[in-house]
Amino acid sequence: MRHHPVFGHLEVVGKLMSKIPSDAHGDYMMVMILDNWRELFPGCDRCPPVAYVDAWPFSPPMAISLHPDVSAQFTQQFNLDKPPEQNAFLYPLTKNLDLSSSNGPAWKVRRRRMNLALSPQTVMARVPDLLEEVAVFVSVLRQKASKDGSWGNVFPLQRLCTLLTLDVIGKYILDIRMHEQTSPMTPFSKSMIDTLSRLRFFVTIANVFDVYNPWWRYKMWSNTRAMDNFLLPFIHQRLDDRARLEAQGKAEDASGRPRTLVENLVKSMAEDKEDESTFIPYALGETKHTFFAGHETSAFTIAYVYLILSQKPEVLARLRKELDEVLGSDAASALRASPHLLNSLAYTNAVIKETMRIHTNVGTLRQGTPNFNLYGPPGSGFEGICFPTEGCVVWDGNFAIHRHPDVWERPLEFIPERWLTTDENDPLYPPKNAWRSFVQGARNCVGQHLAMTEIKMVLAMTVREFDIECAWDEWDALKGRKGKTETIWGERCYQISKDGMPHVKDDMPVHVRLRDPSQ
Ligand code: HEM
Repeated sequence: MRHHPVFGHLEVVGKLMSKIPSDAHGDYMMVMILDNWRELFPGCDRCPPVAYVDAWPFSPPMAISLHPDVSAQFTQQFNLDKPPEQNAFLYPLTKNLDLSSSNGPAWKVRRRRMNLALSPQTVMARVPDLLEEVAVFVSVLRQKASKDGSWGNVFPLQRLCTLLTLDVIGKYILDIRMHEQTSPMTPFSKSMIDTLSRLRFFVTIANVFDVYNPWWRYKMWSNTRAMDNFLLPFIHQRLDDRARLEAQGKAEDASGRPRTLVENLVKSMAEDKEDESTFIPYALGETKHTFFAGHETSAFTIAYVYLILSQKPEVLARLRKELDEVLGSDAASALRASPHLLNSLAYTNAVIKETMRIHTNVGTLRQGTPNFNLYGPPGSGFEGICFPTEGCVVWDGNFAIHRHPDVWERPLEFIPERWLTTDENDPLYPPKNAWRSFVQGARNCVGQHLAMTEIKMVLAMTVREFDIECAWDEWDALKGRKGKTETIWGERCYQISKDGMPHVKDDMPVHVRLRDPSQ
């Protein structure tokens, strides 16, 4: 890409981003590079598998992977460390006592503990508990629909999904009902969301005063105090429970009740013979990070699945048919009795994965080093060409990779069937390394089983009772907006950046109606 001796790639990037709305999320940059590669790399006859972007002083130099087999080199074949910017970003929330901002031996211990706490078996055992929170979501949707079967008033769907995911994670981590969906927000969630809104991934001249001012410091201090005061009694209670069991010479409590995430962490602490004085700050950091990592990401995905279902009636019809066949008319009772039925929802699973491909959430950032180079993979047109990573943040460009025409058959079409084919010769068969919504390799998303389980439960319990569709006209009228509306690729529900994490524009305004008001 054309590089200016003083302004680096600022002009090129500025021009690219000026083609989309100014509030669009920064992740669109990688897709814009992919879509405009002919113009950006005039000497090339294929899109390069790595694009370097020098956007200083707004971010450090970046090496963006635009090819799945390049991403595999630094996440799967070799596991590059997270960059210092990630630690700086998370420090105010977790003091870096969390999985995501750790590297090396500390990461290994934390990952082992979190693997256990979020394993498929552990998640499955909690399905009956989690269903209670999804049932609240259903009842809130009922209140939002009109009684006579007509559309209810418009409301921001991602906001409601966020409250749901907070309730689900609260139940999973602490075994409490946070009632975020039905009551004013808890001090914990309020403080966490306020903290997140004040974090900046890259501190640059453009935002340095957002971060380095006394008010920021005061808010971080008071939010941390509120979050810790909320969490500490639960952590102490679980430590006391474990001490009591040990005093009785028992390994487990006799109730057979499945363990919460905090209980699993306490169990690991006991097995590792870790002292409480180091464990308690760690448990605070890890639980806060789990709340953070699992709520917006899942809410964003649930909202986009509803968007897709409203745009693809044939997909919605097939999804409903599968749910009828596997779960019968009462999904909650069927799942309470047999949570593993979720594993039989092959088409539902395919719809979620395809939604996550088209509407990709976050990727991963790693720190380049002098000793680690990337190489053009076979079939890329850049075979064996070396792409150094020294001095760069290396970015897994999953959003772009998911739309790459050299990687996917009919990449821009929504085709759940690509996740059902088992024939490797079928052009739709997803190539190895290509689906990167949870990243791949040792540092993939440790919460993915919980996320998929939660989304499946939500679909199972809602899509046959409700129709949900975007209601932009009503929303615009409510907000007094007139004139031209902004879109990306013709879609008003594009991704914006609120606190660094991608959100759906305006939290996706929708309305909802009951399919059968007589029920
Ligand atoms: C659809 C929902 C979700 C998506 C798309 C998603 C995506 C991701 C991605 C892309 C990463 C890698 C991030 C990085 O390297 O910086 C990640 C890591 C992580 N995720 Fe998720 N996630 C989701 C849900 C969850 C949930 C529900 C939890 C926990 C309750 C969770 C916990 C974590 C943790 C702890 C990590 C760090 C793993 C490590 O560094 O070893 N995520 N997730």
